Amino acid sequence: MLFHVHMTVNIPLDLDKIYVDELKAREKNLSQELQRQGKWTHIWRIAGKYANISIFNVASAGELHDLLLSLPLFPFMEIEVTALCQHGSSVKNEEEAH
Ligand SMILES: O=C(O)C[C@H]1C=CC(=O)O1
Repeated sequence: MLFHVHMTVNIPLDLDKIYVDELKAREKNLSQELQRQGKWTHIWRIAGKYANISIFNVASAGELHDLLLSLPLFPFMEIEVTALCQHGSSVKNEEEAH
């Protein structure tokens, strides 16, 4: 299943910088591991914001939920999820669309 995920990060300014840097490093490692596994298929920075638009390709909404909750920055994120399905006018087949 494909999901469009909009993540906005809001880290309180008074958090310890070393702790925040460690969270960001752990977040990057996990994000890149999930990208290598083919579960986090796209990630784009939203220009001018500490936010991203991502596409996830996972087995279920439950898997996506667990994965998002496991992100080190999850406590500081606002997340909007939109489930996607094949558009009837798409010239790509379902496999190519991923
Ligand atoms: O930077 C972000 O948009 C938040 C988060 C998502 C991946 C990552 O490395 O950090």
